[in-house]
Amino acid sequence: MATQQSIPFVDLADFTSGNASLKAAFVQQLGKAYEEVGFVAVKNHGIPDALIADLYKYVQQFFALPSATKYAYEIPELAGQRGYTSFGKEHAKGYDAPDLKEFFQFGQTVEDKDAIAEEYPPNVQVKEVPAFTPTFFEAYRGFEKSGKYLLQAIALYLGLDEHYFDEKIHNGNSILRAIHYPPITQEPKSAIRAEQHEDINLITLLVGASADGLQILDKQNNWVPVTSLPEQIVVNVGDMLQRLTNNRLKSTTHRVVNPPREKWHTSRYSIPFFLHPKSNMKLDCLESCVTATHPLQYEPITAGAYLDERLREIGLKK
Ligand SMILES: O=C(O)CCC(=O)C(=O)O
Ligand SMILES: [Fe+2]
Repeated sequence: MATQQSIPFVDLADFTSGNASLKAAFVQQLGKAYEEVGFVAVKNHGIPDALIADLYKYVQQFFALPSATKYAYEIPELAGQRGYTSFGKEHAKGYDAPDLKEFFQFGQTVEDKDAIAEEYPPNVQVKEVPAFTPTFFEAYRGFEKSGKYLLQAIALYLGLDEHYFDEKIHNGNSILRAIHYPPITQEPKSAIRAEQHEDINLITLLVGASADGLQILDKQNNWVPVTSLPEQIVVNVGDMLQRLTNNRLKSTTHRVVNPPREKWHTSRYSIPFFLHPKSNMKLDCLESCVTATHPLQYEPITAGAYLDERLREIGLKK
């Protein structure tokens, strides 16, 4: 594992290559990175460059629409989980000032007979940008596939069956979120683009985090910029995986800072994929992660109940 970058990096092709020793080495690299840093840059992640370029293109077209058009896609009953959420709605847990962002969320499409389909509201179709929905759908499936491999590696690292997570994430409640941080026009009073927080879900896959601004809090309490190369995506541990592993894998605090004044006029876009399991997955700490030196830290809870609690804390759910 090279360390010239601020976060460790891994090559997903090692895991999928069919070569047992490369695969085993990948499992160790990923596991160690998640124990120590909580973030990795992943190369050969399986999401085609052209698809990522298309995603950004349509996302920019959407956010460039007139405000009134975007507001029509904001549906308060859905707690931001589908469609548009306007500027100033979401704040980090424990902070009052809202983040300086607007976003659009795209969720699961159940294509088999799974009764879980009833739990999911339909996605919001953007009429003005017809390619938006098909592109989001394709990217969603791509991130699910890459995320499944990464969770298989994590399962092996934790001594679980390689396919431990497969069924739990099939038709899971994952969210593809497109974020726009608009140009800054006046000295912000207290808010920054995204205040420090930890992600709620199992793992987050982030394309485009290479744009300046994303920082992680290291063990010495220093903010470290995340630098990833264009062909890499950044993948971090969220609170659900931290909880399942009784804090063995780290859900690292991160934030998005405002650019220097000379860049205030620029927008920033990012598109995280928050990989969630089905709501009935139990997040009870794994027995293998509870020891005399690491006593049990959390009560049993399901992923669905945990998500509800967190959406209330960040102002999305009443
Ligand atoms: O914009 C980014 O690069 C990261 C955003 C983020 O951390 C989040 O939405 O949870
Ligand atoms: Fe985040």
